[in-house]
Amino acid sequence: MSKVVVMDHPLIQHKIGIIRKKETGSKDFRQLISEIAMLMCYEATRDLKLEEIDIETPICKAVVKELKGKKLAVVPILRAGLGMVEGMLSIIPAAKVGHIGLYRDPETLEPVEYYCKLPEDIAEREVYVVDPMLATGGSAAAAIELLKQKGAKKIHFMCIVAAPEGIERMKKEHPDVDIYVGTRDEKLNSHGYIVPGLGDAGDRIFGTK
Ligand SMILES: O=P(O)(O)OC[C@H]1O[C@H](OP(=O)(O)OP(=O)(O)O)[C@H](O)[C@@H]1O
Ligand SMILES: O=c1cc[nH]c(=O)[nH]1
Ligand SMILES: [Mg+2]
Repeated sequence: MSKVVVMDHPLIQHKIGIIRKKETGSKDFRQLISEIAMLMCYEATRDLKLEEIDIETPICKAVVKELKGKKLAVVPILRAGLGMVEGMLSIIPAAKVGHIGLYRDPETLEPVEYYCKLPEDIAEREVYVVDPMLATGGSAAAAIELLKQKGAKKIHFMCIVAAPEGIERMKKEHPDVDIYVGTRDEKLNSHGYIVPGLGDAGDRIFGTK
């Protein structure tokens, strides 16, 4: 069964408070999304396995710990997920980056796929799928289904704002995927937007409408 981790770190909560404000402009919004992603990445990578290796410091021989085995990949769901990539890479710089392009049809709320480019060895990597918003869960569930079809085995999903509906859908459709959530909001409105949410994350990151 997947675990759902809701972040309680005060820095994350403070920064989410600022991006919710309608007067926060694209420049600050982008910067904050990146900072939140970095802080969430720190928490989401807590369970990575370590192994001991022998080294020599300038003083003597020593045993140190390094990350074991699996290499990492970050996979943003376009467009809004792109805003989280830089923050993730700032602390896991050796990760490769795949891209999955999905947009949500405004009428049906169903995800429409338009792009997919993944590292060749995605099956051997531990994958962090990132998207600031988990609303109905349709986009995240479809992206993870695609990754599984391409052979990915160990997948995590990270979002900044989640609706309860999206969390439930992910637990049901992908019970093997751990979910890291910046904040769990109240509900979806009749247009499928998260309440109170922060509006359309992609538009706010890129200054479109
Ligand atoms: O959980 P869901 O109901 O699928 O909604 C969430 C999706 O909607 C947004 O993308 P959007 O379709 O606005 O595309 P964009 O990132 O290009 O703006 C968001 O970034 C998620 O990908
Ligand atoms: O509230 C929402 C729901 C889906 N996508 C967004 O960007 N915001
Ligand atoms: Mg959008």
